Amino acid sequence: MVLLINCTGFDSETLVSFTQLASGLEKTIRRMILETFGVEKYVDEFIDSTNYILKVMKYEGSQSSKPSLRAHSDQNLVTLLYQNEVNGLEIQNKDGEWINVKPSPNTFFVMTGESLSVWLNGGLSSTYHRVTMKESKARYCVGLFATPRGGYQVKAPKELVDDKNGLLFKPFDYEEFLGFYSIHAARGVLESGLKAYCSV
Ligand SMILES: O=C(O)CCC(=O)C(=O)O
Ligand SMILES: [Fe+2]
Repeated sequence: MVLLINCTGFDSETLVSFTQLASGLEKTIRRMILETFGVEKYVDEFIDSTNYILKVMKYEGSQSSKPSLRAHSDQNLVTLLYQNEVNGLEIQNKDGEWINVKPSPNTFFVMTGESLSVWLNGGLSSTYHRVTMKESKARYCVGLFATPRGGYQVKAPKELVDDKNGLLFKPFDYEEFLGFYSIHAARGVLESGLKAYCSV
């Protein structure tokens, strides 16, 4: 998919068409994930219970080793990032090393979040990431965040729970969780917010 965005002059039409394209792509990705886990029969109800949030971000150029965006996992379902060609995004691998995500033109970077991990009964771990600016140029990034809609109980389907793999997380409502999370985030307690909230 090729998308051309003038980052310095966003207009509402560009943002609406970006959101339409990116949310369509997110739905396809989620469908593929559910198929991989053999639970595609839940795709429609799951996708119909999604809200999309669009965030436009600008990071000033800097060569400081201090992250411009602290390390975290997204608490939502799936995040799609689209950015200009300035480095900054880093993800942590299983050995705890920070890996630079090389920007590539016309490319989305897709991350799974904590809510999807809970829905899959721990089936996919979320991506731990941060932004550290290393260049003097500004980094622009548009993020589309798929979140569970308030009122929808995020709950692993019965097919993903058995004697060997017991239910790891209690069903939860994302909006109620956000109330809890914002209080803890304000106190600086951010790691695994959702899992701390709903672990069995
Ligand atoms: O700017 C980025 O690439 C990441 C933004 C991000 O992680 C977030 O908003 O949660
Ligand atoms: Fe994030």
